[in-house]
Amino acid sequence: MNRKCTLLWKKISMKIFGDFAIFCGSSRAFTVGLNRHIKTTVGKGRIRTRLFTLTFQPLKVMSAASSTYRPKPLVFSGPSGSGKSTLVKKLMGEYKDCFAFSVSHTTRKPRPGEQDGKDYHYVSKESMEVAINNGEFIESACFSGNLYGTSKKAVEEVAKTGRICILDIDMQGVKSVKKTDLNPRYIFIKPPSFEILESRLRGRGTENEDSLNKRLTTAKEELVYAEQKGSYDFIIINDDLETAYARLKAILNEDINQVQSNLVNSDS
Ligand SMILES: Nc1ncnc2c1ncn2[C@@H]1O[C@H](COP(=O)(O)OP(=O)(O)OP(=O)(O)O)[C@@H](O)[C@H]1O
Repeated sequence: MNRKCTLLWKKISMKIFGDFAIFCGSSRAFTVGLNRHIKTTVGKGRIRTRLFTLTFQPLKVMSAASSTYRPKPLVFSGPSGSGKSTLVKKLMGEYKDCFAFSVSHTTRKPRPGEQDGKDYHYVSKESMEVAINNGEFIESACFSGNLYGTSKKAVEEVAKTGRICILDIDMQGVKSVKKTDLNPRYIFIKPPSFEILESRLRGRGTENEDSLNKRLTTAKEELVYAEQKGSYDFIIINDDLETAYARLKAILNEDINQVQSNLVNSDS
């Protein structure tokens, strides 16, 4: 959900993107992490109190130049169980201001507690099919009769905030993205061996025998694709987690510095 409002107390305009808000006043825009509660209660006049009394993150200030800066999105792919979520979680935990997920679209109904525009954009099958045919989606797929997909607009919304948009997608998604003008960095997370992949998937305890076998079969195809020249920009072998994470950070070092250099502490 994107909302715009004007804060009367300082005549600052604000736009909210999911959990993120941009405040625009004279030459600077303030970026603030919003928690869900505040997001739902934000409104004219109330934000000021909320800002200082509730759980807002420390303010960062984005320079005017950063509003035009568009960092490259980051595509993570790799077999189920290779450790994509584990690595991405670590990355987003350490660099909270630098990365964000885009909000996907789905034709499935919202589950209790899910919010439109935050968990997904919930849309009808008809409208999503039209949008896909119009080329508005970077990638889409059908699971259990429901469409899921990432729109170009959703990725752009993240880029506009100056953060790096993270896409965690499968091999088919990677192939789809390659047909667009998104121009992301492609990172493949590779398990140290097939046996270790299987044991990690079993250890995670999320799969039954049938879904485990499907994932392992797909993993073979994904590993073959990853070996083909030009499929990915980087391949990270996720053997020891800390080593894999260090490699990931080294790959992203320049991007992170660039994003951070556009964030100036509000005290300065
Ligand atoms: N380097 C590692 N060493 C040991 N265990 C790991 C390592 N990396 C991840 N794991 C474990 O392996 C399991 C699978 O990892 P994770 O869920 O991150 O994989 P994934 O690629 O995101 O899978 P999916 O695509 O199914 O979401 C998890 O239980 C995780 O804790």
